[in-house]
Amino acid sequence: MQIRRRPPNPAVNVAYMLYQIAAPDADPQNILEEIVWQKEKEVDQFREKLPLHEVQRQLLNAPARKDFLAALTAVAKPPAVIAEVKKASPSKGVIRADFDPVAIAQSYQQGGAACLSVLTDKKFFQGGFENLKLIRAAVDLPLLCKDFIIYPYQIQWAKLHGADAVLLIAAILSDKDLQYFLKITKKLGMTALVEVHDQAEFDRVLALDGVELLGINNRDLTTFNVDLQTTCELLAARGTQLSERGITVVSESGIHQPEDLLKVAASGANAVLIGESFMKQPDPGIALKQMIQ
Ligand SMILES: O=C(O)c1ccccc1NCC(=O)[C@H](O)[C@H](O)COP(=O)(O)O
Repeated sequence: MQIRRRPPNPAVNVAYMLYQIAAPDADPQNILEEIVWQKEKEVDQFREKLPLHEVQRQLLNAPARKDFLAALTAVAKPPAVIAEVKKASPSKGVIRADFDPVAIAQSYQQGGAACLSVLTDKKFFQGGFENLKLIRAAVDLPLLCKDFIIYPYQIQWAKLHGADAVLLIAAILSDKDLQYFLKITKKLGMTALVEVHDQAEFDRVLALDGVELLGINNRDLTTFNVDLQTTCELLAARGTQLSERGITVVSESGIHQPEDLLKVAASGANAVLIGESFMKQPDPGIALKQMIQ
């Protein structure tokens, strides 16, 4: 875990101080570090707008969350598809200019998605929590808040906006934070999708308690390089341990053709997370249907 942190507000301690802190005038080493530094500022603004105690007060009336993991494992013909509502990305720029998040989510539901992933990062993905809220009101599927979580506050904020699951990225979190955030997520009645990209991260995550859903991102988030072999090689090396522990595996990113889906499923992935290839099609739900038929 080599991402440095740069908290704008020293009063909000970075948990356990296990992170290397970058000097205020340092430049980010890569896009992931840049995203995390921007996220520090964004979370600070959310906290100013709605302090944690107020988020927690509002959550007292929140409805029970949908079971994201159960929806993935209940699919009759695996792999289950998590379809992503993604307008833009740092690697591709704008993917879909005529972006109607609710219409896309409804189309995905009709097309046979097991769950949805909603990008909520504004600056780098042109997403937002307003999209999550609107989609929650419009579809019945379980929703993943796809963001860069670095504080427990964000997990509660995501729940408040309708998320059933959150993404915890091993590349940006210390082991202690991963373990703590997993606990909080479970306590909130939500699912954590814990994401890894290489064997070192994989082994760190396998040493944690309570991991039920593991994502293997085929995209290197520091270089944008995408390779489906990432899933195949990690599952060849560690798949037995995962199945012994009953951990459900999601292969994420770079899946464009039915053959790609079959390839990661044959290597042992139980589910796939797909964004760009659906979002580039005129009707993302029809593209999904064609992918899984
Ligand atoms: O998509 C990016 O360019 C990206 C860059 C930096 C950090 C994260 C990034 N994407 C997040 C994701 O993991 C994907 O949105 C998701 O797995 C879907 O991938 P795809 O099907 O390739 O759109």
